[in-house]
Amino acid sequence: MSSTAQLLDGKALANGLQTELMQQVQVLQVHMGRPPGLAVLMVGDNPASAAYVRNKERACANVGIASFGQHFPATATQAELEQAIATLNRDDRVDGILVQLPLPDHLDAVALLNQIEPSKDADGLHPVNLGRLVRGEPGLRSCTPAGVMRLLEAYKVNLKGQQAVVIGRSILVGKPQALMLLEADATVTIAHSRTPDLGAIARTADVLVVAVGRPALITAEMVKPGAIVVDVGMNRVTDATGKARLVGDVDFASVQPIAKMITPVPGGIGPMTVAMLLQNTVLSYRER
Ligand SMILES: Nc1nc2c(c(=O)[nH]1)N[C@@H](CN(C=O)c1ccc(C(=O)N[C@@H](CCC(=O)O)C(=O)O)cc1)CN2
Ligand SMILES: [Mg+2]
Repeated sequence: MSSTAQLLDGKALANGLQTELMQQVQVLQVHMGRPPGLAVLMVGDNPASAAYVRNKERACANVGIASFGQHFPATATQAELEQAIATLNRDDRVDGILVQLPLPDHLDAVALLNQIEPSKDADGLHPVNLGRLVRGEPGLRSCTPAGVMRLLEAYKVNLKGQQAVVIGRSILVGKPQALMLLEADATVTIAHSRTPDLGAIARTADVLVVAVGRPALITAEMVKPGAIVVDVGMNRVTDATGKARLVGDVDFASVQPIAKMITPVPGGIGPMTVAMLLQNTVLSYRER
């Protein structure tokens, strides 16, 4: 018997969500008298970050969200960024603010995230919004894990009573992801780079979410047959022919034949992250 996993098409779902948000914005701005606004703060010239920022600004334009982005040189100081955030916090045209990560080493990212007004925290990374998630209260949710939940919901994955394993413990993905799965009544295990016998833990998962940043970390023998596999990894590698390509943390070729559902990279969680950012911005706008 041979079968192959169904693809969880994040790109198609994200496109549909963008259309819905565009329609909402058209109606809402009649009453609001202005479009929603998002400010993306980018520091330095990391080419991947620059591409993600362009991608976000293009998505904003498609939906009718005004961009108030600022690009700082790699030498920008903490005080300059704090000043920019303080000004955006007070700017009534701006509903969402985010700091593109990673930042150059001399900057304190946590201090900057803490300074963003929680009601404008489009990335859902402020302690107030993370605290609301811990308490199960409504609030702005971190975009990547919210995108994972929205994608699973669209494919009618019932998480109640399921064994979920999250591999990765970052504040951007792993920790909020575990809390969101818990909120959906899954039984959740968090594993990470220091977990002994990662394979044994991963194999217990009905739903496996991998967010480590290591190509081919998860191979077929680490996956329970019939599992739902969500690959949050995004790694740029050079293949045998010398061509650069983007791969996740899951060895797609070996895992797809045994999984029930799997996200592709690209076209899975990446586009959902951007869709959730737009959704958070529109949510902040509605509540202003
Ligand atoms: N402040 C933040 N910084 C970072 C975040 C974040 O959510 N907030 N996440 C990542 C980068 N990121 C958004 O910022 C991001 C990365 C990739 C994609 C995406 O759509 N990827 C495409 C492929 C694109 C390509 O070919 O390079 C896909 O997966 O299909 C969206 C968002 C780290 N920093
Ligand atoms: Mg991680």
